[in-house]
Amino acid sequence: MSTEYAEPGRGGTVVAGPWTPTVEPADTVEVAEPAPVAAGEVLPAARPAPLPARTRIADPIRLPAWVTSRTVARATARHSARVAGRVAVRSTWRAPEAVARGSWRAGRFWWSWVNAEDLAVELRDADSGKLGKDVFVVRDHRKVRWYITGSALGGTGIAEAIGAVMAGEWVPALSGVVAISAAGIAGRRRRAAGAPLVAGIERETKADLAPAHLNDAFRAAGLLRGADSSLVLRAPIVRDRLDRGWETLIDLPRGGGKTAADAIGKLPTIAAELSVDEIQLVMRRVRAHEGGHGRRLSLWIADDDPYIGKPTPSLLIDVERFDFWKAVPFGQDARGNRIDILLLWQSAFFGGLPRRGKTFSMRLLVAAAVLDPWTQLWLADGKGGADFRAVAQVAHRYVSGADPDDLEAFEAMLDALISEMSRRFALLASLPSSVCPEGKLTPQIMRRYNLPLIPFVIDELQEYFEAVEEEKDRQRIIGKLARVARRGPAAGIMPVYASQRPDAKSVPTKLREIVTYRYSTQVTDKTSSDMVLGDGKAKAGADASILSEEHKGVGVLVTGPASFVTVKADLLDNPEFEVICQRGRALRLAEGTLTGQACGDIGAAATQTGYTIPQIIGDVMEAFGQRSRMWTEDLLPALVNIDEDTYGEWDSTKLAAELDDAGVVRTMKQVKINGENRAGWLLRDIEGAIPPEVLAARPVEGAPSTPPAG
Ligand SMILES: Nc1ncnc2c1ncn2[C@@H]1O[C@H](COP(=O)(O)OP(=O)(O)OP(=O)(O)O)[C@@H](O)[C@H]1O
Repeated sequence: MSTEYAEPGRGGTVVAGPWTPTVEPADTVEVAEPAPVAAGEVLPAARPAPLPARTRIADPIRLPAWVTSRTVARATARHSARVAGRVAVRSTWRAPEAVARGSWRAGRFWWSWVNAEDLAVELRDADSGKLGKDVFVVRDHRKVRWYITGSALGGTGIAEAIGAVMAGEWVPALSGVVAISAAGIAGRRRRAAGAPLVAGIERETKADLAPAHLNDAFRAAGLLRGADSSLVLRAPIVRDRLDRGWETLIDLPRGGGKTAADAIGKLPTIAAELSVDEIQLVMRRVRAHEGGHGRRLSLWIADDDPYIGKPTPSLLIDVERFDFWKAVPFGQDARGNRIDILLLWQSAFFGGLPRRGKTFSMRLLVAAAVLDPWTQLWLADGKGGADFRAVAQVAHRYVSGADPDDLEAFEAMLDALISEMSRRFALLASLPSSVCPEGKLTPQIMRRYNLPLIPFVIDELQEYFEAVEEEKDRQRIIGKLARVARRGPAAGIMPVYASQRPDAKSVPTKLREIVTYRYSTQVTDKTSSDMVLGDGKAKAGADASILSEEHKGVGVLVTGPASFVTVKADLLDNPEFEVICQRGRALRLAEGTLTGQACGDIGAAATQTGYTIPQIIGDVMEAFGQRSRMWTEDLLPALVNIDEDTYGEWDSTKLAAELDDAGVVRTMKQVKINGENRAGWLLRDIEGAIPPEVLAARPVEGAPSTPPAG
């Protein structure tokens, strides 16, 4: 790349260098060390990638990118082949035209020469326009030129004949080809200066990214004023470390009144002008501590969509035990940097359109919590689908569905959590400062006083908001959720909420603004994106509406007031999550930290003791929950809620027949609840069909092995 770039017909000049380091002193060799991480986009836990060594100023020779990069070489070859192909096809009709045009031009030239028109023009009297006595001079010249023409033709003819006889017939053939080619060249259409060889074949950005392209794109986006204002390159445009795109560092020109934030706001226009998708362009502001200022930007332009491709399997799949006090491996950004989320002292909100991977992404945090026996999971799944069913074997509290009963259980859970939060604050306040110096939970206090971390997870939150009929009830629930989000983290209670519908009703602003991490998978427009990520975020570049349907498991993660990153989350499917939950249960049993509803999980106890109990028995036990008796009219809808596909069509007769087949001996057909006798079932009859070893394997609720210290 030259030190000064100017291309005719494009206007403007990019002053390409000198490659001033973004950190003083000026004679340091490296450009921007550490690499330019931006405001606008900051990676929560990953280290920013350093600029490749090739961008160093002392680098004396820089080979063209197509020599060092296979991608660029391939794209250049592809482009050249397309151009050559088009030229070849076009030549079939353009070549004869050009030869005819060239012959006509040559003929006209010869005719004017042989008539000595050039001389005639020179000798003609300026006033009368007549040649006068000079006509004889002109005639003499014409005669001589005719002789020259004749001799040339004759000489050429003889030479061709001799050549044909002595060397072969290819001599006149070759002469003919040369003559035709010369006519073709003379008759070719003339291109305007700077026009491409073949119009319509655009050079891929992958093949070439010149300073002028950036200049044009920024000018089209209104960031450069006038033809002579231009960007200043602070690092050359080079291929990145992994040969996945181009990177550079630029300054907007002084005096233009435009800032790096303005440029980030124009990202879609710049991307379009560079002929790439918005998702392929990563622009970050370089902050002062990285050697930047308000006009400095780092740019990365990916060759292809960096978020499409095989998902990375979650690292949690192979982890035996996880420490939830540490950051959870979550996914990776466009450039392959790992992104981890430290949920401690934080809260999170997940939003986005259905089927884009919101639940799966959120479940990575849950899986990490499951693998730490010193976390106590409180979870509500508004849809009650299969995604979280496995969590029943480890969760302290688990509400599945949003029917009236579930809604009641959900609010009871919320109240219990708020009581627990208050209890924790009272306890922490009562501890001497030598034990609790910051008034916050520590791993030591957690174990000593039996205060496990509590991830409070709600998936499909909108289901609960829709299930409540009165607005005042909705507001009451929102108030409680906001209270947990505001105060919970300091007591080790970390709320993680998810909603499918990004509207004000499903994502109450009051709640969203308190939550620290916000993650959005694809949404329809910028307004919806802001609804999940926060007001003004789309304008600042954090825009989930630029994602497409193909971006499964990809979302924009806002980690603070001025920081965000687009992440492709790791994949953890349902069977893997099930295995993790089994592991989590075993860990809690070994540690004596299995508490709450998980203690009664009969399916998990059966797996543990090597039995397989019929599904209907497990599901009826789950439907019974803490009850000792149930009317059939309540039991049937509860079963439908657990698994609509299996129990949707069942009636009391079918239920009785299936339980009979599963070995249940019904000692009473009528059961009394609140003084009223109706057809129903007793828990002890159901338990009668379960092997005693399985029943014995159920841990006793609330019996931690580490008793609270006096
Ligand atoms: N990280 C990922 N990588 C690749 N594919 C994924 C990823 N996460 C999820 N998916 C795919 O996307 C599908 C939908 O995921 P998920 O159920 O989490 O969507 P959702 O947004 O929560 O939808 P809903 O709101 O309807 O529950 C999954 O079945 C899975 O196949």
